[in-house]
Amino acid sequence: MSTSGILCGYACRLIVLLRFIALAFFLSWRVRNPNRDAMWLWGMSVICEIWFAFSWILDQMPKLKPINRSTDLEALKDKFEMPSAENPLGRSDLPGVDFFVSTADPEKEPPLVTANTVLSILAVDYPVEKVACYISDDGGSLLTFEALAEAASFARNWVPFCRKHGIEPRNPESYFSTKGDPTKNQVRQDFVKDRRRMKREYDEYKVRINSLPDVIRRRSDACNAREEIKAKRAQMDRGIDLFEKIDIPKATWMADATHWPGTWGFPSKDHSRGDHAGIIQVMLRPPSSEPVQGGSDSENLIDAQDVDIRLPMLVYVSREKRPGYDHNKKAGAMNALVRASAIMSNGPFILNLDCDHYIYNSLAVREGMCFMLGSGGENICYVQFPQRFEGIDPRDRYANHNTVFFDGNMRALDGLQGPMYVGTGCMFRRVALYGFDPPLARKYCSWCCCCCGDVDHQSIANAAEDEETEMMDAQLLRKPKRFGGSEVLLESIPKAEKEGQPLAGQAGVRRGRRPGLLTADREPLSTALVAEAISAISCWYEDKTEWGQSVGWIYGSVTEDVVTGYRMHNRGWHSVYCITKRDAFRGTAPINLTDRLHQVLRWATGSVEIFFSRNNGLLSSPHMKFLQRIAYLNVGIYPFTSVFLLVYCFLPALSLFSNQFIVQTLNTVFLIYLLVITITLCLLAVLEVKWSGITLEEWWRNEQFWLIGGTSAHLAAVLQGLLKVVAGIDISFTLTSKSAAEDETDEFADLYVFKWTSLMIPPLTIMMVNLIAIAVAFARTIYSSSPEWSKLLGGTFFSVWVLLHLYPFAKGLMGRRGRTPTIIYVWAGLISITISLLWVAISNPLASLSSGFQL
Ligand SMILES: O=c1ccn([C@@H]2O[C@H](COP(=O)(O)OP(=O)(O)O[C@H]3O[C@H](CO)[C@@H](O)[C@H](O)[C@H]3O)[C@@H](O)[C@H]2O)c(=O)[nH]1
Ligand SMILES: [Mn+2]
Repeated sequence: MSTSGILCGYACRLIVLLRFIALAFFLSWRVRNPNRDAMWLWGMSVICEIWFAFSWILDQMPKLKPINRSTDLEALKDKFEMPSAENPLGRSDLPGVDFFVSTADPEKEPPLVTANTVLSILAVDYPVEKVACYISDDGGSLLTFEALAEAASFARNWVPFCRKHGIEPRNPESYFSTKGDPTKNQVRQDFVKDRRRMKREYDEYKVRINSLPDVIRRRSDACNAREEIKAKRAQMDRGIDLFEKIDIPKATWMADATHWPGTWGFPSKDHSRGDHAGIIQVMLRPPSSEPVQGGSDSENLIDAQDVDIRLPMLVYVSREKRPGYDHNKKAGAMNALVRASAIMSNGPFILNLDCDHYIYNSLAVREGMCFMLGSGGENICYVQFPQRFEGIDPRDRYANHNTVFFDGNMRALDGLQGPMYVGTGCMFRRVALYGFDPPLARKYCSWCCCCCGDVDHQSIANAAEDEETEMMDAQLLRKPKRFGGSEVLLESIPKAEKEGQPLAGQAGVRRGRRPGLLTADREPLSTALVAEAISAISCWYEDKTEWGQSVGWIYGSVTEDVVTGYRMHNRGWHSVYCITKRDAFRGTAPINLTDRLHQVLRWATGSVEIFFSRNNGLLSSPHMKFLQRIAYLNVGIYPFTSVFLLVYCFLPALSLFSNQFIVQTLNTVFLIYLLVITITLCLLAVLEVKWSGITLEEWWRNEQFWLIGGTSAHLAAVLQGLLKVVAGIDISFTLTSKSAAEDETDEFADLYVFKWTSLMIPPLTIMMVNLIAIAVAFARTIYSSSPEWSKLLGGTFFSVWVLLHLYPFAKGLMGRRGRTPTIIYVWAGLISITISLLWVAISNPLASLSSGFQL
């Protein structure tokens, strides 16, 4: 931990305390001094302020114990890869990692993107025999399958190339489009030649993948026509009328002239989305345990004579889907992979990536492993890496980077029990996913058993070695059907537990794995095992088991990720936030306003669901730390702030219209309180910015989007959630499809795509009402016989404050720059001001009457 971390921690606490005191004083003063002229205005603002104070505290409390982490990659290298007595060959003693990639829809998630993600995994800098890559294709489409097959064959050149020249990143698309000098840090003479050849090969591969839809369609048409002719011939031979219609179901054909069992281009029974067989295809067999050197460049694309050319195991999985079964979306897909991988490779660690996220730093996995295998590692359920995004407009208009969340909140949680699981870029301990308790909690449990029972203490000490395995066996035995019917799966569980333990003999490791345990050869993959895996991905496998309830990814939430992480923390597991110097993973995010709002809506809906479920932070177990509990409570509560936010955004306008203010008079006490509140707010923002390393601009974007999202998406989520809970009505605000704008000339074309959604109504109304209010108040003050400029200034200030937050929203509404001439906006402004003036002029007698009253 660095000094600055500690200092910041204390400074943070100090400022939080200051602001807390200021808030308390402010509120009590506000309550003691009601505005008797406009009680409604006063009451509304006080209620809002109380709620804001409460939600502010919820948000800040988890930030009180910040820490800074660092990893020691060199130490890990020494520990696990040097020749030793137990490991004379210097074979890797690292545990296996199973990589999961999820893809669902080739329309929205282009197969090329998925294929390149897979390439970045195949080339990861980790002992190759310890890596297995599983792709879950929820679309079951031949398109994805063949794109992956292309990737597997392209990998034969790509992976040696990456290893030979230390390429970063190892996603070819990203590598070849990186700006800057590719020869930087390259020392080998043949780099330029290799790169040129590789680039050419990559372009060809890309063209092959891009032509796949066409190729598959033409191939299938030809095969189907041939089948039809065959059938007609057979008909003729049997002497049946040639013109009688024969019905041959159209099929999708693979290159080897067999039917594709997954979904077909022409959906039919047994071959459509939500109705098809389970498929497992081993695309790359598990590699040998010893390195294999490549050949010279006379026989290969590049000279790989001193490079290990082995490739990790690669498996394509498409789980079985049938009508009448709930497939539980991503969570269901992940659970199918957990089972299939347990049977086929059983890596003690699982790293999951969405198909649009790829490995940007091929050493990051090792860094994560440092935590898992260091002392105390046995209590870590997952290592979450921050989500970083590409292709977002440089000004990050809609706060898509989410830096305040990823560099502030998540890092703060790291000082408590650990960051939340955010769905991608996360390395799990397999047994934590299986729903077991961490050794910490198990120890505690056995300790209290000893105290109650009359047990010989010596024998307990002797039995310490087997104690934990027995605990696990006991947990397994208690609920035999917990994991479903696969024996192989059951047997794999204790093995995964054992292999995931830290190395024995390190300081602080009570019971670890014996050095050299993991240097043995992997068992070969048999067809029987693949068959077992296929039965484990069938749709009935989970019937009457605890998959999705307490085992694996948890079902029944739109944000399954938060819930899955919550359940682990609730058992007492710890998690770790691993921010690597070079981004570990990178992905894409929706960048136009509409898609962004819908994303936020989904997260907020998930949060409301969590609030009304048993995963609410209030109901957590005693294993959950207090501040962690507050953080999870906050996750469930934040959308409700939107209600008060909405009121608060209208208040300045209402006060301008009514010529009243939230306080009776703008006296010194009120202004001083306001000043203190504002200054502490600024200080806290600056401190947060300093501590988390984000820029002030990013912080401000985040504030802006917090208001935009708060008054639109969060509000919709709360309504949706309340309707569901109170009235049982299930409505959905989500948009059906996403039409990507094709625009070659502009990198950020998607940013300007404008699709109307009802979510935009509240912020739009706020904007209009505040604008009109300013105009009205301004006109009234000008025409008034005794103008009250201070009141106008006060009201206008708050109104402008609201409007400033909405600026990105207004920009988003306008769509692309330059398409709508600016004069239109000038006219619109002119007209609305004139109308307001007119309105004031008409109602002027009334206004002068009321101001006359006040005097
Ligand atoms: O039936 C499904 C639906 C989705 N997915 C996959 O799940 C991932 C995420 O789904 P998506 O609908 O694209 O959600 P996003 O908004 O892009 O994802 C964010 O939010 C999700 C829910 O909080 C998290 O699970 C993700 O990791 C996080 O990146 C993608 O890889 C999909 O291929 C499936 O495998 N099967
Ligand atoms: Mn995504």
